[in-house]
Amino acid sequence: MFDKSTWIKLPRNVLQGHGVLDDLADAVADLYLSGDPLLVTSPSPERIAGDRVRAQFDDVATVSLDRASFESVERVVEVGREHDAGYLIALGGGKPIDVAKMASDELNCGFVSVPTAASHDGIVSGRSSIPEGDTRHSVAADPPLAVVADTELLAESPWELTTAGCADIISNYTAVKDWELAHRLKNVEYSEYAGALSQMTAEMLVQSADSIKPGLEESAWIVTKALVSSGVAMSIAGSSRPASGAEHLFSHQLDRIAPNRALHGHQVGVGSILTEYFHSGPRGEWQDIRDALSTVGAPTTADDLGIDDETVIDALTTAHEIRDRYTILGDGVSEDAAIEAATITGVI
Ligand SMILES: NC(=O)C1=CN([C@@H]2O[C@H](COP(=O)(O)OP(=O)(O)OC[C@H]3O[C@@H](n4cnc5c(N)ncnc54)[C@H](O)[C@@H]3O)[C@@H](O)[C@H]2O)C=CC1
Ligand SMILES: O=C(CO)COP(=O)(O)O
Ligand SMILES: [Zn+2]
Repeated sequence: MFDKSTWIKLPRNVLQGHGVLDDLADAVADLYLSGDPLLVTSPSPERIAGDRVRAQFDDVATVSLDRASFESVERVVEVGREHDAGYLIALGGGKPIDVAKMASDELNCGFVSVPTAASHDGIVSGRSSIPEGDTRHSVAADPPLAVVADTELLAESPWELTTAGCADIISNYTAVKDWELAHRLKNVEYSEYAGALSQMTAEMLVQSADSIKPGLEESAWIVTKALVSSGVAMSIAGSSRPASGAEHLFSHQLDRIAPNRALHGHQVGVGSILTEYFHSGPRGEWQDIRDALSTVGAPTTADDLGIDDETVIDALTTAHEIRDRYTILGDGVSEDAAIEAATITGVI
């Protein structure tokens, strides 16, 4: 008997372009949702675009959070129940979007993703990434029903948020390598489509790297397209595997050891240089990753991240412990090997 089956969840409406934030209500109307929205955001995005969102709806409650955590998810669920929210609108960077994604699952309602920064590929994905204690959960959740990515707004965000988004995409190179490795060594399920889409997304971004410059709305356009495409790859895979390998473990570990020092995308970019070195050795492709990051203006060293060398080595040698995901780090990298990799690649 043929016993394969799959269920791929994707957004129904993806709006991207100049000024589309003002089309949010139309995008929502097109989804035939009922009830009033609850706006889930964080302080800066609230200040920048909260009023523009609220102006489009008759009755909208707002909850503003400063952390992605299970407590934040519970708070949104509570406020959502109090206001009998029909759906959620997630406005901001990766954190409010991840929180709204999980809360909407618990509330059994949909959510709409309105990124204010092109800083991460969770804009569209069907995963929430939430830290808890010594570990990090990549929780399955439905992807947004719609995405409204206003390139005018995104282009006005601090430039480092856009370079973080570029680096999150460039890190797909090593994420896919780790996924293939886990498939070969551990029989982890692998999707050729999702792997190829993720890799192609990174290649296309790198090919356009010369057009990614501060002050150009075109840059926000290129990066957002890549973030959407990478999120779709995760939805096809039903896992964050196409976009998250050992370089993400390294970043998640940095978040634990040295919280709030650098952006997610920047950390995974530097992680990708290091893990590419482990994949292909001193004469391997780590230099291509470093050059791609450097062309878009993303950090390539511990110094650029504002993180000291010891912390980088600590994160690299313990990254394999953070979650059960087989990668090139195997059952751990020794301190000597970590120092050698970080020194040869110029990370420290
Ligand atoms: N679920 C998924 O598939 C994915 C989840 N993530 C998660 O997303 C998070 C990283 O996303 P980030 O956006 O870096 O985090 P974030 O939401 O903390 O945003 C970074 C900073 O930028 C500020 N910001 C956002 N838009 C702004 C604007 N227009 N102007 C000025 N400041 C603005 C925020 O207030 C915050 O201080 C991590 O928790 C990461 O694990 C990242 C990739 C994929
Ligand atoms: O950041 C991500 C992809 O870019 C999500 O990955 P995680 O599952 O590792 O949180
Ligand atoms: Zn990421």
